[in-house]
Amino acid sequence: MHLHRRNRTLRKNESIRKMVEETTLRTEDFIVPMFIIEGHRKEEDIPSMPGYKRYTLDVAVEMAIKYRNLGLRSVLLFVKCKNELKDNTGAEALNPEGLMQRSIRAIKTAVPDLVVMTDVALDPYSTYGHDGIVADGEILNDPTVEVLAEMAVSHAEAGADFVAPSDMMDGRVGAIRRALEQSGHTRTGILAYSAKYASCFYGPFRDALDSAPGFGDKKTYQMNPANRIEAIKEVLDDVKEGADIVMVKPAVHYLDIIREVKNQVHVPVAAYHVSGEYSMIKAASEKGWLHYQSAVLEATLAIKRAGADLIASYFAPEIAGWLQER
Ligand SMILES: NCC(=O)CCC(=O)O
Ligand SMILES: [Mg+2]
Repeated sequence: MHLHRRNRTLRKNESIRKMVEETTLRTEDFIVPMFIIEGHRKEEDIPSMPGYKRYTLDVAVEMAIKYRNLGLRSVLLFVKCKNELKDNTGAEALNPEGLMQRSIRAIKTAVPDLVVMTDVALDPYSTYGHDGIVADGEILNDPTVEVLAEMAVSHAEAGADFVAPSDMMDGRVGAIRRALEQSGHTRTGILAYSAKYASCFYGPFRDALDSAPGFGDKKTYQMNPANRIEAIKEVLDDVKEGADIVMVKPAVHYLDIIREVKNQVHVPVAAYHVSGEYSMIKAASEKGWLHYQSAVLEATLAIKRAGADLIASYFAPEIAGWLQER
């Protein structure tokens, strides 16, 4: 054989493989989603998300300190709103003493250098489980955007570093940016869920927050999984409206979208490795069908290789632990 080069040379042993490795996971890449509930000193299992928990705020603060000590830099907060506080307009979302606002203050006080990001959407607060105000079975865009902008200001007021609108209403990034500017919150950033697909892989998350849509589905605002070009349109709109970071969601089933977005924008790209994607690996590993750590690392590496600068992941605390051991 007359080969110009033997490609296997670069795979010969672990040292050379490490030297030419193109993608590496860093603890700093991760955003840790946190589910916070009312009450004292409680942790609740989420049956469809084995190993992941909901915490009362006192415990969540301790977890946030643990995450920071593991080298993690950021958390993304979700709260479980009590049923009796839910309505159609998300009034509780604006309560300065609401669970989200108290959580932001408590975590920023305990761990000031942890970047606190907050979910901005109505679904956890909505009697209908939808991301917007409902009228005659429709999810209204413009009235919802007004509430989302107020919600973002309320989170900024409480000390959020980034607000993260996850609702997919049109024009909300621009409205939030304007509202933040007008209220003097010029240092609060926006992580926009720009290309969020109407995915079945959010199922376990909806169990976690009890936020499944009460009627219909979310296809009139979240994107059709069949579409790619539309994702670029959504992302470019959000960048123009002032998004500091854009996000693609889910992640592993949308690696092509992550890459395409990465090639199109000059802002950091995040991807959300969502609950269903987490639970698939958990379940298969529990059955002994996949090697847990290998599956987690390969899936996560794929998300980064596809182009994600940041990864929201339920695996983040475990991965941070493994990286620390290395
Ligand atoms: N806004 C958050 C979701 O819609 C779902 C996330 C997940 O499934 O992990
Ligand atoms: Mg949009």
